[in-house]
Amino acid sequence: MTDIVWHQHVIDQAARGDQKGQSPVLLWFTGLSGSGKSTLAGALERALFESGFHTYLLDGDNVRHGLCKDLGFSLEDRDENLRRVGEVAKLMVDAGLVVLSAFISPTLAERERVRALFPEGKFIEIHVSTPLSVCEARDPKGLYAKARSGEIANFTGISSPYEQPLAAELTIDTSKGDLTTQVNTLLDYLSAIQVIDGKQLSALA
Ligand SMILES: Nc1ncnc2c1ncn2[C@@H]1O[C@H](COP(=O)(O)OS(=O)(=O)O)[C@@H](OP(=O)(O)O)[C@H]1O
Ligand SMILES: Nc1ncnc2c1ncn2[C@@H]1O[C@H](COP(=O)(O)OP(=O)(O)O)[C@@H](O)[C@H]1O
Repeated sequence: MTDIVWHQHVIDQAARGDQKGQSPVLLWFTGLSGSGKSTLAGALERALFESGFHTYLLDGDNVRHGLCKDLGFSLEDRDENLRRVGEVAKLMVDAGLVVLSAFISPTLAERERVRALFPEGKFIEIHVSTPLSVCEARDPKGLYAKARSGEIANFTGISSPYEQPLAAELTIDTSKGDLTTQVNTLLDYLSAIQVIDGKQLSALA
């Protein structure tokens, strides 16, 4: 490892972002299974994409079909899952994209380790704080029922921990309000911190 020297590319992240009219960032959605991470991240990505921004959504269920298909749900495997995702997301941010990710990412340490890969302001943590009781009542994939009956082990919130974020940039409880309002809250935040130019969103409303 010590014989490997970092190669500085001619075109940097800022130039790639400028070309796309945006400031590249990672929007990290964290929360329980069924909290609404994929729905919120997907709706936000769609709004950004339709306004001409350059985005990519990394989703736990999908990444576990390929890049991380060798990993399960022990705490060690989740750590490795999120380490890989963090590194991939960093490359995508370097490519100038607004990257969205939707992973349970249950521990403070895992999330802080990904945050540490990025300069201040480039990692934005969005806590999807929908209560466990609501997630379990939704149970869209029937996984909570299986976890309660012992058919699935190490299930987050039931038989494996979820550590609440202590200082997320944004917190959204999807059991309150509607999806459009929640997406608008996210868009307003991204405009306020100048990730995007809010004027470009005017076509949406
Ligand atoms: N044991 C256990 N615990 C939690 N989740 C489980 C488990 N087994 C399967 N699933 C399904 O896997 C999805 C979570 O994968 P992630 O990669 O986001 O998890 S983690 O961040 O590595 O903890 C999660 O998807 P979401 O519901 O979209 O969160 C579940 O559908
Ligand atoms: N913003 C929302 N408002 C109301 N219900 C939602 C919202 N987002 C998701 N849901 C409901 O919660 C279920 C789980 O959402 P999903 O996005 O798959 O969660 P996660 O990716 O966190 O597992 C969806 O099937 C939907 O019924």
